[in-house]
Amino acid sequence: MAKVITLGQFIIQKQADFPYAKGELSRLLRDIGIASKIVNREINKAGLADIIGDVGSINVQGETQKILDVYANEQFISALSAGGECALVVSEENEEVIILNNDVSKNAKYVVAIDPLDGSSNIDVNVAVGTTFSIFRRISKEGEADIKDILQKGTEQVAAGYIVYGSSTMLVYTTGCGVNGFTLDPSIGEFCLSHPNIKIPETGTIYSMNEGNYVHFPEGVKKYIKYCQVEDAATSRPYTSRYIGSMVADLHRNLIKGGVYIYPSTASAPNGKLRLVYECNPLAFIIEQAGGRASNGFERILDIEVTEIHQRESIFIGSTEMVLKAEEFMAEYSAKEVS
Ligand SMILES: O=P(O)(O)OC[C@H]1O[C@](O)(COP(=O)(O)O)[C@@H](O)[C@@H]1O
Ligand SMILES: [Mg+2]
Ligand SMILES: [Mg+2]
Repeated sequence: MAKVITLGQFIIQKQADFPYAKGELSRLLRDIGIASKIVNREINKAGLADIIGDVGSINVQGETQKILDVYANEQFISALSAGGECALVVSEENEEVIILNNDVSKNAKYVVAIDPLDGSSNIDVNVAVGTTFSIFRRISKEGEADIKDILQKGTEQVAAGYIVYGSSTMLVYTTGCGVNGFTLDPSIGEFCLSHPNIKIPETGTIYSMNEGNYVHFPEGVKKYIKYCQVEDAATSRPYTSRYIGSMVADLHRNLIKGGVYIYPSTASAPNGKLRLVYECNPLAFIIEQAGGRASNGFERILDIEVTEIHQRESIFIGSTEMVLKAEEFMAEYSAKEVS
């Protein structure tokens, strides 16, 4: 029987890689693990009357908030607040930054951005959903944290990851030294190392996007879709189209099997739909650390200037060869589109 290594044990082991580490980041990752177990317990019951449905409020994105959106948001914020290692939180569900200035948190070294429940449209229909998190070291040293602490480029992340609540629940994260995956073993209530040192295949045969928006896609994306659908055995085409509609779940599948996920700008979303700070940046950090690539079709996601906490960005993310091919089409056709 393989030796079980829990998330907590793994984090402590890895802490040894950072001679000056005092355990703050380890405890912060622990707090995120705890909140995700509590959220997982409710998601597993998502079918029972008091858990599914809308709360009737609209969030800053203009989206109807689901009961579990709000519940997950509360659980992560309270775990981060109680744990004392986080001084400020940005959440998809909150218009403003949340400054944690209780006695334990106010001088904390880190700030966190979260999408408490990703793929909300799938929560009531028993399809995989996720949570994302992105962690930065504060810029402001003294006193209360400040919004500038979280408006840092993705390259400055010290850790990032996601939890996917699917047939099993997995937590996948990086601290910049590779990507590791942990599966929740409900019988012991622990995340156990199940996917050490994950590497995304250099290429794949899966493309993921909402083709329902096809007519509004940039010409480059339309051409890339046609490229994916051409019959060519030598390049394993036509590729297979897979779209769950939960970015974390689509990305997790592509991380394991190879593939590309694209959410480009559309007529209704000229800057794309997904949010740079708590969706694109953490997932781009994971994918790059696993050997893949992430851009907005032109520029590396992690290099993009962050000016607003809810700014949106187009995203092309996944196996390097597939993202490069899509970028080729974007470069070729975007020039033609503007001329
Ligand atoms: O319904 P669409 O336009 O395809 O968008 C689906 C995308 O939007 C999201 O649901 C946005 O995330 P939230 O559910 O956290 O708002 C992604 O997970 C998903 O990939
Ligand atoms: Mg989301
Ligand atoms: Mg969400």
